[in-house]
Amino acid sequence: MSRKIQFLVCPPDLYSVDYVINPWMEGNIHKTSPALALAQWDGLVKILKHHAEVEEIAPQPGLPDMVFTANAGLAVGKKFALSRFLPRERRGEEPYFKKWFKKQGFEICELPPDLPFEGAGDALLDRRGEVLWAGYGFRTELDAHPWIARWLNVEVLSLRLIDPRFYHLDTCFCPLERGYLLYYPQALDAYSNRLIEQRVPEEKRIVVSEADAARFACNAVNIEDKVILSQVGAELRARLEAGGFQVIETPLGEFIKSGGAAKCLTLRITEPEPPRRKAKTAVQSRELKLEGHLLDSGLLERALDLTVQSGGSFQILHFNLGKQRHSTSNADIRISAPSEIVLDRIVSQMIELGAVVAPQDEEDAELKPTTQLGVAPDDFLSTTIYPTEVRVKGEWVRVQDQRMDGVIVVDEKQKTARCTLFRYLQLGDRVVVGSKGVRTVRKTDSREVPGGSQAEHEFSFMGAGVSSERRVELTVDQIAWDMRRIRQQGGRVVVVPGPVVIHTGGGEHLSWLIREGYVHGLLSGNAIAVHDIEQSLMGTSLGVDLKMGGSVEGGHRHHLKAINTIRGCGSIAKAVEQGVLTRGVFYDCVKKGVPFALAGSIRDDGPLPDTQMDLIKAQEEYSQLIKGAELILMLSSMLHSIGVGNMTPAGVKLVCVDINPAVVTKLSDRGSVESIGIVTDVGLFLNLLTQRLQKLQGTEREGA
Ligand SMILES: NC(=[NH2+])NCCC[C@H](N)C(=O)O
Repeated sequence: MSRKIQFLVCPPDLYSVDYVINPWMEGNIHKTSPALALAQWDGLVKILKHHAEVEEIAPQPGLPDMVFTANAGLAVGKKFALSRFLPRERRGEEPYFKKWFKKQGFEICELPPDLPFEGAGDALLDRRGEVLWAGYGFRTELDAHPWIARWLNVEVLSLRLIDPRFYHLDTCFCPLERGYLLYYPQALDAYSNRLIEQRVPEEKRIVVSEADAARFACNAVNIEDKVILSQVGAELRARLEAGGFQVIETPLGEFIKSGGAAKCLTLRITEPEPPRRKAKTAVQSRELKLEGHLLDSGLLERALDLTVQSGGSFQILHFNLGKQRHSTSNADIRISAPSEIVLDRIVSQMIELGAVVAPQDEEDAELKPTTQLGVAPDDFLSTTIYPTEVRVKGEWVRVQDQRMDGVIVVDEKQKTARCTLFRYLQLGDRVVVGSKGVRTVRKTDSREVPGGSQAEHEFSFMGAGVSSERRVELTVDQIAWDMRRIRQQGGRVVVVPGPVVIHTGGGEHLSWLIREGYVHGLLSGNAIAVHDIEQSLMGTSLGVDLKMGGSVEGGHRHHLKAINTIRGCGSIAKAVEQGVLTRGVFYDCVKKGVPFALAGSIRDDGPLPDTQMDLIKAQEEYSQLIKGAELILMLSSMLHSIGVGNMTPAGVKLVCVDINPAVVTKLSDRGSVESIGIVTDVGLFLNLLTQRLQKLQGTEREGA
């Protein structure tokens, strides 16, 4: 033994599984055998005593988990960072451990209340003592990591645990001598795995299988070349031995029933001070303000969920609850993340939800120039559908041409900002990067449509979501009401129909909508136009007779013939002009002067002369036609609808109709109250919609 090594243990006299605070304890209440537990514990301690000194702390009644001394805290040099347990059941251990370490002459560091940290269970020094690997996600809060870094003067590397079975870092991660690391990667998130791979060379990483992880093979005590653990598979044993380690197995099944094994039962109390003393942590925090119907709209819950799901953690600094149903609440939230990149990702999602930074912390948006034509700087901020403002030289500037999946370019001289796509970026364009100096303008009162009578409420869009069968009719009423209003006010409705509209017999209803002035733009592809024209010319759609419902001999030829005919005329409009095309959806578009854009694809037959096969041009044509639209009807056309959704700013009502619920969910899931999904046959939908509009028109005439 080259240096004195000491461990603290606690005899299992009062050990038992009395409650459930981790998945291993489930079904094991009062199922441990005191005699066997004692024998197993003795076995472990005997081995330890061969290689190190062992100190004991007395067990205490009512604290059955005190045997797991790894969770007492973390000792480095003569400093002891005392644990603050997350589970209520273990908090009673804190004073006993505190007293013991004080008596041994340690300086005790205590975390602020409500900041959980579970000691060496979640904080493991690499065996050179240079960095401290710290876990979070279940028992220890990320915000505890910077405290530990400062107190103990170490560099802390934060790792996020994602599998509840491996709730403490020491259940899946064990740094070994000579830079080796024994670990189970699946218990940690992708970001953490990347960090490990950056810090530990591949030849030093000993990856453990799930089977070994479940035997607590990572929960090992490493003393020089000895690796002491409960149980290990033959393959892993061989790998450890190849790395120059001697594996010592000592069964600890009684303790695994409580979710702990060799490492958990010990606490190393002679960790030398780190050689290079520098406190360092990549953990970053920012304060945000959130206002609105935080509780009843579920906004706060969503904000906090997304923080945790993205690998961050939060603290609510202030919360003012609105007292009346109509009054809004506000909250100050501190968001922490293991790195600036993760923090930026979380903050930009929070901004999307409407969070803002406190006025005193406001900064200008960070801009970086484009250095390659059509390519944004690496850390560009990606845009959303929501109205956005960026701070330019101390002033908030509204972003023009809002759309999602773009970037924001700022002109600092003119103090203007606009959304654009990668392909339009010019050299030197100043692009917004990171999440500073950006805010989304969201209605704080968007719990429901404000004001108005109950009758109006019934006609309002009832929030994002997919309608149930029963609600289809009510929803169609709402849409009809809106379409009538938009027509009266001279607004624009754009329809994105798929070929199914024709197959399901919806063509005549769509035609009616066009003729009656309810449609102001039509966006689709080659197929629907061909089907519609085939039907107009020959009464079939893809060779199927819509009246009889059966396929016609040589029917597919009809499809090609329709294409050939229009090609012969030069375009759809010319076919109408020449009297070749005399009815149908596209005939009515031409007659009514309703503009349409057809985007081509690889599988198109023909195509029709009107179909735009240059997709960049097609996207531009689409975006021109949706300008100023108030309502967009997406009718069984997934790809074209997704394309439209990407370029549509918030505030435009989207109605997605499809027989396939997955498509509807995909399209209507824009996190905005303006989108609504309807799962139904699109032909039936159009039929119902025209009926409702006719009824409303009837009322109009009566009233006139
Ligand atoms: N360092 C450890 N992993 N300790 C295991 C602790 C087990 C204990 N039953 C708990 O859930 O807290």
